Amino acid sequence: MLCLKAGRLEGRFQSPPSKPMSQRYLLAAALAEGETEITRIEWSDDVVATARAVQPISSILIKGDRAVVSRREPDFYRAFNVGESGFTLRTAVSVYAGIPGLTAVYFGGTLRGRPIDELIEVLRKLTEVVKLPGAVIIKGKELGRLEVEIRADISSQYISGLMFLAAVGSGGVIKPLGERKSWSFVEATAEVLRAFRAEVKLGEYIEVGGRMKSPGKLAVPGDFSLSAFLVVAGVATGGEVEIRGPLSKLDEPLVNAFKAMGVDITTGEGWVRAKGGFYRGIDVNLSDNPDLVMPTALAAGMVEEESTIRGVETLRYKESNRIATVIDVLERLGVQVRHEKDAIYIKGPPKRRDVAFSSHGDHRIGLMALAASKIVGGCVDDISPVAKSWPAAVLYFISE
Ligand SMILES: O=C(O)C1=C[C@@H](OP(=O)(O)O)[C@@H](O)[C@H](O)C1
Ligand SMILES: C=C(OP(=O)(O)O)C(=O)O
Repeated sequence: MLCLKAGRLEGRFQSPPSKPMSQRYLLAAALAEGETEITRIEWSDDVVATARAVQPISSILIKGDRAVVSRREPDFYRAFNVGESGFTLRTAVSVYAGIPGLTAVYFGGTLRGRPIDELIEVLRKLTEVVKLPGAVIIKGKELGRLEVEIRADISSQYISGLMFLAAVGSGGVIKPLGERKSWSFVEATAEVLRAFRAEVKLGEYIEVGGRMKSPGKLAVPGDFSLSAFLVVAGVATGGEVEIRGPLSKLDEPLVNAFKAMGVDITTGEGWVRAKGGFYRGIDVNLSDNPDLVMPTALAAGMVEEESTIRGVETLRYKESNRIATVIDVLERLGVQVRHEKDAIYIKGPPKRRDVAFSSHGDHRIGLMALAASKIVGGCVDDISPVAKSWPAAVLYFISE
């Protein structure tokens, strides 16, 4: 159990590097022709999971926060554990379907209860795939041009996985079915594939063409979906916070949400500065950006005016059922909160002090609970899940 006293949080902090961008760069670098140097990587559990997943097809030289990655002759037998990384599981099972050889992908923890079956069903039309408890076994082969359809309303990582699979082989067309969720992550995959010289068109269909070629050097941007918890704790306690590290496109809507709440927030080349307070409620749809719900919800909990966060449906498929666990953190704060249909309604401010929080085994809920503890004083039962994305976070909160 980690306990924090309520008090002002302020100062300059280094943002963790973006987990989704680190993972995409590692995967693309392992599949592309030529050598790629990736800088500003943090070796969180999920990023290490991606490194393990690409090791059987690439050589990776690690020097601190840098990785030099190049494609090599794939091993025929490849087996690795992706731990709890949804991105790594869903992209690895897809990509290895298109590379001749046998692959065992192990997974564990919270990932055992998260969706994968719809993707496996699609891959089974292409090659032999067996799902066991905690493992998927894939017989990979040359697939030719890909033509598949996949549900878009469960996890965008199904689509990202198939986009990488198309880029490994002779390209192809993916038809997303139903409502498109977490679409900013499909766009991020398209952006990375394009950086690796693949052609990608996003429209009614997704078209992927061309083989991947390394762009040479890439620097990972910051992850404001994570470092924003320092901003929420800082602004809510009257502090001024500066986050160092370039803002990823994925996280821009969060800066806009904070602005709409009345925060004095400015961004520049490689930094975000915030001060003031959360003064106004907001009505925002985060269906394209589910990872931004947690910091937005905590910020909304500071405001007397009611806020509405829409598009939260797929949050139930994450490391915890985040509809329930976000509500749990807010209720423990004494904030009024309710969930109806696809939206969470939040009306602050917090009414309780010295609160016992739970991370519910989920890194983003653990971070939300750490920030909440700094604001009202409190304890988090188990902070170990934060190692999934941002192991250093806890040090920033305790060193204040
Ligand atoms: O592709 C990615 O890197 C991610 C996609 C999103 O998941 P879903 O597409 O499953 O919603 C997001 O929540 C996750 O943290 C990272
Ligand atoms: C859901 C997450 O990641 P993944 O799906 O890759 O496990 C997350 O980081 O919140």
